[in-house]
Amino acid sequence: MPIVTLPKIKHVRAFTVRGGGADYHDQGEGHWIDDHIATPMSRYPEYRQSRQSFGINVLGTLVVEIEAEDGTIGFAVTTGGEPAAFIVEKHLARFLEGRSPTDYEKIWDQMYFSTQYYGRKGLVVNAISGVDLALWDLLGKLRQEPVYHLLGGAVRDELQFYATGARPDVAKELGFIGGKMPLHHGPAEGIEGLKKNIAELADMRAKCGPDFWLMWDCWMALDVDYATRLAIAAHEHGLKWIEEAISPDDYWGYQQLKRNVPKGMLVTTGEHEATRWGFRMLLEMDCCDIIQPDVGWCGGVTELLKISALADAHGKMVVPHGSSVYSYHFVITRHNSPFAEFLMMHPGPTEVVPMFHPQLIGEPVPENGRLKASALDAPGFGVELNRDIAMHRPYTH
Ligand SMILES: C[C@H](O)[C@H](O)[C@@H](O)[C@@H](O)C(=O)O
Ligand SMILES: [Mg+2]
Repeated sequence: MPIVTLPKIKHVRAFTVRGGGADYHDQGEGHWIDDHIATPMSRYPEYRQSRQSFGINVLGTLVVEIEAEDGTIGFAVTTGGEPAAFIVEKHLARFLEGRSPTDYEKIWDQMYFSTQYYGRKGLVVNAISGVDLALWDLLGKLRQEPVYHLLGGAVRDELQFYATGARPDVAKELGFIGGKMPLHHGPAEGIEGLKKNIAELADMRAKCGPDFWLMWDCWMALDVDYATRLAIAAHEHGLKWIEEAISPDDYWGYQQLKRNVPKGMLVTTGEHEATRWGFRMLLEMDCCDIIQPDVGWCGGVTELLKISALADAHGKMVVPHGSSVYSYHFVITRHNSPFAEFLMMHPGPTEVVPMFHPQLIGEPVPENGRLKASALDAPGFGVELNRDIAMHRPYTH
């Protein structure tokens, strides 16, 4: 029986898309995800009401396509926009074209170390992640298997989700296991702002009852002192975890915050961390209880496999930042990823809608806060690119 030889990679293309999408993409007026959310820029009153005012969506969406010699196309959606498209076309493509899609380890190594002198985290690793996700999508399509089969198969029959959004009370009615709220007031709003935060949490606790998970996403907005005072005040309302409270670069601050928070409250972070080396720092310095890499930003599936194994060895959970199918296919295969995040992209949010709309066709969404593994049973990541959206290819090679 001859071994299967997959067709080689022929073309790598990078496109930008504006409008819609998930976190950090373009959202319309009045969307919960851009309504007075505390950020590191909240210290400037002019940038306090809207994250778009300081440019959270300035990069926009990146779509990476990888076409094999037989015409099969793998693709992926992440953020990074035009600068990431430049990096994909002008730098990364050379490590894929003419290669086998099965060489994803060597390809990742060459993408990372060829850009290390200007990359390592952020935009460059977003671009690498987009290429890596498209490569796994292509592998699955060529092998006619869902990505989760290529990662070792499901360790449970279904995914369960917590919901991120401003309405945990609605999330509870929709069957989610918990609700993560955006924090609205940062240190610049003083004790009055802290009291408003606590009042919002108390209100949601009253609406959701005593056992429903309630969490805060603090989006890098706080300092150790404020986060400590907030956690202590939130404890009586059963805050389950305080997420990304301080700067991702302040590993020492996270180490201190984890010591400061009340017993039983979890400290989580990682969505703006990248690569096995960044997460090794978080793990070995005991910065948090749960790491939350975004598979579209941390280095892709190839790197998340390494990050997850490291976390497992440290006895830590890996609950990836909301990235739709790109994280679902991973979470279903890992024991130390017992649940997933669903980002409520409905403006209210009062309804479950696909996260990457309108970019993806066939994107599965949780029903009653759950998704059966069988819902992922389609080649690759199981979604198709909506080719009716306006895609722009700013660079070629
Ligand atoms: C405002 C939101 O809470 C964040 O952008 C959130 O969507 C992200 O940090 C997350 O954890 O989902
Ligand atoms: Mg977050």
